[in-house]
Amino acid sequence: MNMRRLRVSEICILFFFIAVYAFSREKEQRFSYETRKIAEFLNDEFYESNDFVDLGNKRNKLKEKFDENLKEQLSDAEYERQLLQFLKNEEAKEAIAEFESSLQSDELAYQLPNIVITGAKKCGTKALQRFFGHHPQVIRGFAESPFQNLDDSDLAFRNYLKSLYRIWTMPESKKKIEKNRNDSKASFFMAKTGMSGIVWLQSYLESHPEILNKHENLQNWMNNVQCITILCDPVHRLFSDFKHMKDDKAGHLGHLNKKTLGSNSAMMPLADLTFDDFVGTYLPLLTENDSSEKFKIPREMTTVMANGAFGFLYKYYASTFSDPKLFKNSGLILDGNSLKTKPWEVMMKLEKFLKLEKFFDAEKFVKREDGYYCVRDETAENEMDCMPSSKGRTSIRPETQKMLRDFYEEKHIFTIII
Ligand SMILES: Nc1ncnc2c1ncn2[C@@H]1O[C@H](COP(=O)(O)OS(=O)(=O)O)[C@@H](OP(=O)(O)O)[C@H]1O
Repeated sequence: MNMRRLRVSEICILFFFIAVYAFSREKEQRFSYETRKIAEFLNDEFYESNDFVDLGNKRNKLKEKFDENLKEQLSDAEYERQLLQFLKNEEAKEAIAEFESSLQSDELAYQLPNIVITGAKKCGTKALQRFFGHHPQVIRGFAESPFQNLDDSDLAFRNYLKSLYRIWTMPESKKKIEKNRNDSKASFFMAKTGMSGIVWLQSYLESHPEILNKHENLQNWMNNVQCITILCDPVHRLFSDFKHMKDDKAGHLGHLNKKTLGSNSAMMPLADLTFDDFVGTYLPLLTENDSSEKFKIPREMTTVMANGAFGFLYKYYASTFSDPKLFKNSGLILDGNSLKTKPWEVMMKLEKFLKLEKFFDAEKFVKREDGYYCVRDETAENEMDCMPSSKGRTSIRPETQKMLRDFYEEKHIFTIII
């Protein structure tokens, strides 16, 4: 009896908390809907205040050093951008302070990647990096290693070296490097850095011959680095990016990036849109002849859509390289769809292209319930190395598909297959 009464009271308490939670969620949702309506955004009333979400203690502290007067002088979107840039610079300075001694003493601190996964975003770059990292000769990054375009180019270069050094010196990496040394085999260093980052890196090195002269391993870097691009259907790519941005914002409110700056962030309108509404609202503005309409779209959103215009980007990057060899003759384009259906073929192609010893075959992959493959690795504690499950797809309306296909075809997505 006692037991039963206890259960009833526990259930009552539980219901109370659920009711409080549901009420607060509803309030939150009503608030965000009212403040983020696209109509307001298009009338330019969107950027009213700057109620940032929690930036995390460290960043909140750094934010105190930022010039608050700029808030009055700049539009909210521009203020957000400048604040973000400021925070990135400050964080880089802090991180580099610890890295200075390694720069003095360890040649590995000047190791740039010989294999760079340059994109395309949302086409399976993480799976490619993770799977290919099982090759015994490959020392791989465990996340993105962005080359951040900071205010000071020396700081940007050191910050990049620092993020790579962290990867190369992880216990797993050190073990592999050591083993390859003992077996007289070369190690290949692989990182995931966007093409724009590689362009900045190249131009930095070109303007600093003294660094190249001092470090032998950097001298031939530009001639030897291999830029690996994996492409996929741009419509599904955009859908994946869209889904990711919405989740990102909801999932990591403490993690500051362009997408999580709060209810007035340039990306915030996405929070209340379905994919079809997103495309229906912004794509016509982007393709509008009247360029004043285009300026109403936040830069970040334009980038999301442009990221799938592969041919357009390819031409742009190729034209920015002073030595196109880095990009044109030293790279490989892979198929993102094959990575999903026959990952071993992609791995074998890459392995052959890079002239590494043979390692991959179909036996190394196991199909998971959701259709994606995992890598079998008997040497690891966890025998199966899998990517996290996909968040699934919802269907895209045929009109939306058509609008996007017309857009991407016009931007020459399919002209770059070499
Ligand atoms: N195992 C496996 N094999 C092949 N492809 C896979 C695998 N796992 C994930 N994916 C696909 O990768 C998509 C995410 O792409 P990226 O890793 O390039 O995203 S990111 O740019 O780094 O955020 C991801 O997109 P979503 O399905 O939208 O999550 C998948 O389409």
